[in-house]
Amino acid sequence: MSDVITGDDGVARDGVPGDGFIAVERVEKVFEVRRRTGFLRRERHEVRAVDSLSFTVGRGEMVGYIGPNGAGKSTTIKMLTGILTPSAGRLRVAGIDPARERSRLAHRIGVVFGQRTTLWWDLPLIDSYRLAHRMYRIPDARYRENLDRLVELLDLGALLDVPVRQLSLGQRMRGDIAAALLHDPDVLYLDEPTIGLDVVSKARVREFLREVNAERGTTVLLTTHDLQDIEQLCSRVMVIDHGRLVYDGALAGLHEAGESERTLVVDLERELPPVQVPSARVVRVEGPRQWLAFPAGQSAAPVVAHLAARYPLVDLSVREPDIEAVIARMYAEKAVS
Ligand SMILES: Nc1ncnc2c1ncn2[C@@H]1O[C@H](COP(=O)(O)OP(=O)(O)OP(=O)(O)O)[C@@H](O)[C@H]1O
Repeated sequence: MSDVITGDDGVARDGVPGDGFIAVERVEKVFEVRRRTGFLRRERHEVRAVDSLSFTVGRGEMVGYIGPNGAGKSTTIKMLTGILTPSAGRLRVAGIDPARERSRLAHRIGVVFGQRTTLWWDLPLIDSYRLAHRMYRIPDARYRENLDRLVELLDLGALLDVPVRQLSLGQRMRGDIAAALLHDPDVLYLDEPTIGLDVVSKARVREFLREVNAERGTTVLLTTHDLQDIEQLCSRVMVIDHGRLVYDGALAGLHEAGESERTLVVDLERELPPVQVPSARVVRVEGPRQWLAFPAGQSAAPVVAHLAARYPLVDLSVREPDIEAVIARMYAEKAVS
């Protein structure tokens, strides 16, 4: 039996996938590695990178795929592109078995790896696009139209004749994203698309991804360590740890799964002993200001009403839980269970 936690929508996504556009059914990937154990001795052992993984992603969904280092995210993406063959289980992307029909699948997917470029390093940016035009056999009119649109949306006009190696990281990333979308893929895999970018470039890339998803209905699977990417782009998030799915659902539900707390910051008229409120506890006091923690799933209204009726309030505000802390707690719980 699976122990996947599902989100608020109550949809259990750990069972056998239905007609999901991306369907992963009890997939495993085991690597055999040799470890040096002495001068001439080597021992073989197995690394189970992905372990009985099942999920589906519907057409047009934009889903975050997160987990700690070594959790199995890249291995999953590599299997979904056909670079790696699963050791067991079944995979389908747009009805295609990635490992068996890798080149047919290539016409349906786009891939962006934040850590490395798919562009030709020494050539002007436009040359990589011309190569993609031929490689994917994109009809001329479609190519022109897509190129014009991507150049405009990603502000690449002044960069087309610049060799890729001379581009800044943010410019290169925008160039990579355009390259991944020139052939109108149905599915876009993004692996750390905002890594190393400054705040302005991050905002620009996120805005563009939102538009592509909304306008073209592109299905997006986004792997990132930047949780703001997820918060700003994905309504659904899947969390993987030790090759297994440990959470699948709405981002908001993660807080409950991680048993997180919201904080009510209360300003009183004067310094007082810690206030007494049912189902909330004072976690900090600084002069007339007090911090109260209460469960994230609970409404703040009864806490506020209780305070207002009994204490001299000047001001208050609610702070949402820090999602990074929530996820860290989830990982820690899984590690000990
Ligand atoms: N080619 C390989 N040979 C042997 N072991 C591998 C190979 N590729 C990945 N692994 C192992 O499989 C596990 C999962 O790795 P994977 O790269 O999928 O994790 P990840 O979640 O993408 O991590 P990160 O966030 O660090 O990129 C790790 O223990 C890793 O060492």
